[in-house]
Amino acid sequence: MVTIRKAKGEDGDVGPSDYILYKSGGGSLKIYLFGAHITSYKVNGVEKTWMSTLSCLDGAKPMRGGVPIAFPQFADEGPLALHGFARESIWKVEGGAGEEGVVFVLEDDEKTRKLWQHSFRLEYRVKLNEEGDELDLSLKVVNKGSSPFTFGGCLHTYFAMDAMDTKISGLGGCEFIDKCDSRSVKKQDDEKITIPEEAHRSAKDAGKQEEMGFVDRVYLNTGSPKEFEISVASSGAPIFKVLHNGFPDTTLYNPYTGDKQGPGFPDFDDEGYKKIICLEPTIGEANRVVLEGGGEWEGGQRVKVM
Ligand SMILES: O=P(O)(O)OC[C@H]1O[C@H](O)[C@H](O)[C@@H](O)[C@@H]1O
Repeated sequence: MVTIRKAKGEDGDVGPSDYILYKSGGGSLKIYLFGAHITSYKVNGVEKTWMSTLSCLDGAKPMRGGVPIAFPQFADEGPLALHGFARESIWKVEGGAGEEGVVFVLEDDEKTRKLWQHSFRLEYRVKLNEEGDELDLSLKVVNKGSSPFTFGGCLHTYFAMDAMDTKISGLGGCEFIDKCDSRSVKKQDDEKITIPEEAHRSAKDAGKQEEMGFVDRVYLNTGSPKEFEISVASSGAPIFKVLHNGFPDTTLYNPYTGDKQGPGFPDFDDEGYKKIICLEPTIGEANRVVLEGGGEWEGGQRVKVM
């Protein structure tokens, strides 16, 4: 295992901050201190996460793609900017990539206290296995104060694949909030689902043309630990095995043709929806965590590349 810290701009990099290159076996990661944001995960040279070529990279806005961290708010479920401030904050790095992986830390400061008046410490551990084909992400939230606080969030992983020929299993039987149909609560009957079919279903339910569908759903109480499989629909070949821990809910997100529907997605590549699925361990509105003073909460996502 090797980690190298590079300064902002080093080697011609155009990203928003210093960054860490982390290698183990055939795996390599690029992680910016801005947001503790993973922007690349390669296994044997093949990219497993997706970044929009139109992403803002100068730190003025969050980056589009990779693994953004939403904290202390999930999406627009609160008074803060979308997904909270963690993905736009500069984190610190503690230690190198030993057994524990690389640990990124974010603590409250004057800037965060103006937005959210609580004293906290986030520890985000990023770890590759020896072969480099398994990525383990773990987020610890510590309440450093003496009174309780409440938080939501997610790890907003953008997985790279042919999303139009992909099946996702593990969500059958769960209830979900359909954000593309006025947040109606529905039940997922099928065990294996595809993006086009689900986008069309949401559009139809919302009285829209099928091509205008989105998949933006928070599956409720999906359980912990919870395993998902992402596989090629046409051949059945597995692509990723994903394990969620600690997070109560799971978001499934693909803007489908919506990334071409106007000003909402200026930083999303045209037809980028064909290349991504976001499967996100989530703390949604109904399951927000109340953390007592001095308390700790931990949750994560483990991704095995098949
Ligand atoms: O556009 P962003 O702020 O990065 O958020 C991207 C998406 O994140 C989550 O998946 C939410 O469920 C969506 O409602 C949101 O659109």
